[in-house]
Amino acid sequence: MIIIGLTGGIASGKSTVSKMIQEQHIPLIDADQIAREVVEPGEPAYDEIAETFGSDVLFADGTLNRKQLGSIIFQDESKRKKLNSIVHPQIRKQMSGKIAAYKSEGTEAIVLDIPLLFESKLTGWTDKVLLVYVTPDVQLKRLMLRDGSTEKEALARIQSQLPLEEKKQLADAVINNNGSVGDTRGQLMAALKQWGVGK
Ligand SMILES: CC(C)(COP(=O)(O)OP(=O)(O)OC[C@H]1O[C@@H](n2cnc3c(N)ncnc32)[C@H](O)[C@@H]1O)[C@@H](O)C(=O)NCCC(=O)NCCS
Ligand SMILES: Nc1ncnc2c1ncn2[C@@H]1O[C@H](COP(=O)(O)OP(=O)(O)OP(=O)(O)O)[C@@H](O)[C@H]1O
Repeated sequence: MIIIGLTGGIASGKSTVSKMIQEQHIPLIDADQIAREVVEPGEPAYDEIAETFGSDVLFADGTLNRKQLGSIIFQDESKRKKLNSIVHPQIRKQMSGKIAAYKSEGTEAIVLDIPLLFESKLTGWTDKVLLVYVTPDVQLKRLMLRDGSTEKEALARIQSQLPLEEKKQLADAVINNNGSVGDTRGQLMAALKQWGVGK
């Protein structure tokens, strides 16, 4: 089984590319989605977050106030590291279980969509790394537009990750997503073809 790591920076276009991959019927494991599941009430990471960050980050019904937790951790590196140390082991556990299941089913290729693939040193899990790249100005503009955030908030999020320029040097293939969605689709198909994945 070939395992492709799909990564990028915040708002670089990973979700846009991951939709195209799923349209090709290639199985995809989404780390952001798992990250949401493991912090639901009743899950182990939830209790630890509630103990560490207190009721400020919870809604009255007990569910996690993601916006509030985000505003704390993207401004404070030590709090971000603390949250990562709670959530990331749970994400890895869920992901490795899903990878093993695909392997035992004899699946030919899967994609792991992991925003922090390089930061979390998970490239050892993958055979190839596909990076969705945009220039810093496009990244900032799209992030502010999508989230309705201020420039300060958006920059805090961008700066909590390894710069895309550095990630570009570490990837096996780069999709430049500065252009149109159609352009991006063409680059994706070329990368998959080069690795003998899909039709
Ligand atoms: C802080 C939280 C609650 C904010 O939630 P919110 O709904 O606003 O954002 P969402 O989860 O959709 O993440 C959006 C993007 O932010 C970036 N991001 C998220 N967490 C982090 C982090 N710890 N460090 C750097 N970038 C991050 C990623 O590019 C991600 O794609 C949430 O991001 C979270 O629980 N983060 C910790 C888990 C994690 O590291 N997830 C990302 C990688 S799997
Ligand atoms: N080629 C493109 N042209 C114009 N807008 C785009 C393009 N690609 C993505 N976008 C838009 O940019 C924003 C960010 O894209 P997307 O949500 O796919 O990024 P992401 O990398 O998955 O973000 P995150 O890390 O936050 O999950 C979205 O609003 C999306 O619609």
